[in-house]
Parts: sequence; structure tokens; C-alpha cells
Amino acid sequence: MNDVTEPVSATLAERAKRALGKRNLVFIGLMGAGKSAIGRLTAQALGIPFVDSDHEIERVSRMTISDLFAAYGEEEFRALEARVLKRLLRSGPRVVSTGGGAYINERSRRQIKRGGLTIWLNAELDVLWERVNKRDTRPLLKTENPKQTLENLMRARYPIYAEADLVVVSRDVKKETMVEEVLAAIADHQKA
Ligand SMILES: Nc1ncnc2c1ncn2[C@@H]1O[C@H](COP(=O)(O)OP(=O)(O)OP(=O)(O)O)[C@@H](O)[C@H]1O
Ligand SMILES: O=C(O)C1=C[C@@H](O)[C@@H](O)[C@H](O)C1
Ligand SMILES: [Mg+2]
Repeated sequence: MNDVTEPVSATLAERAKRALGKRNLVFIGLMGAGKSAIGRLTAQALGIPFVDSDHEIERVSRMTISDLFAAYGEEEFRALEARVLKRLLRSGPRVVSTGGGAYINERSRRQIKRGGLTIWLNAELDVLWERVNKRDTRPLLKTENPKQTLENLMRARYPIYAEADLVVVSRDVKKETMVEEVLAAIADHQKA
């Protein structure tokens, strides 16, 4: 089985890499969609660097996202996120995984659109909820009814995420399957 699938995957990765060219590949989507996990694996498959904006924000501020929200509020966090993204997007090709709210912020969205090919990991509420309810590191979900909050965020944000160049449905399949679908979406897209 492996003898058959591996060369096919390699070819797919090469095709995707050619289609991406010098552009960045930017993952967008809600918390738990898999931007960080699938982004990292996609970068490995493409053989290009991976960066994660949440991780980079925590590194430069030397604070956790939760502490940043608590100390400075969401508006300041968004301003820092936009600055960090601008820097991360400056040179490509890279895979850039963004925080869930980055593409919703107008300034960051403009930068992301200019900075690369965007891919939305679109997931249903129950898939997201199963993944995010295990940890309490997401400040926006520290509410009385976090599942309802997540649903409200979906309603508000999905029309905006839908502006992405590419969409892949995130669900409970192997991460490798997700990566293959991401690579196929890049390889097959027709945009310059
Ligand atoms: N296809 C998948 N199948 C099973 N688990 C997955 C899959 N994709 C991601 N996960 C898991 O779901 C959790 C959330 O994924 P991840 O942290 O990548 O989400 P995210 O989109 O980066 O969220 P955030 O916006 O909060 O950073 C992780 O534990 C990850 O390993
Ligand atoms: O969806 C959001 O607005 C967020 C998602 C996370 O990735 C973090 O960037 C932060 O918790 C905010
Ligand atoms: Mg993430």
C-alpha cells in the first residue's frame, strides 16, 4: 500500500509547491479547526518554513495569549497580532497559521490577503467543540456557555472566512488526510 501512496503524495506535494510559488500559504478558521496542527504538517510536506502567529505573539511578548487578553484587552491584542502578521508575511514561501480572529480584523485581513494564498479550514460546531473543550487556553471561550459562544462566533465569522481563496472541510479524519486535501486544493486552484 505504502509503495503506491507515497510517490503519489510526493508528486502532489511537488505540484502544490509549484502552484504556490513564492506566495505564503495562510491558514484561517475558528479555534480548533486545526490551523496550527495541519499547518505544521503541510509545511513539512511542502518542505517550506512554518510559523504560527499565536506562537510568535507569545514569544515576542513573553506572555501567554490569555495573559495578554487579561492585561491589555482584545483591542491591544489585535494591534499586536497585526504587527506580528505583517512581519511574518513579509517573505515567502512560508506556511503561516493565524489565530482564529486574525482574519476577522480588518487590518490583519488586508495584510493576509496581500501576503499569500488563504485557506479556510471549515469545521462544524461539534468537531470544534470536541477539540477546544479540553483546554481552557482560549480567552474568548471563558464564558458561562462556551459552546454557545463558539456557535455565535461561527455565525459571525463564517461569512468572512468564506472570502478565502481555498476551503477544506476539517473533520475527524487522519491529519495526513487533511494535509493531502490541502495539497490537492493548492495544486488544483486556478488563481495566479
Ligand atoms: N484532523 C484532525 N483530527 C483530530 N484532531 C485534530 C485534527 N486536526 C487538529 N486536531 C487537534 O485539534 C486540536 C486543535 O487544533 P489546533 O490547535 O491546530 O487548532 P487551531 O485552529 O490552531 O486553533 P486556535 O485558533 O485556537 O489556535 C489539537 O489538539 C489538534 O491536534
Ligand atoms: O478566535 C480568536 O479570536 C482567537 C483565537 C486564538 O487562536 C487566539 O489568537 C486568541 O485566543 C483569539
Ligand atoms: Mg492555532
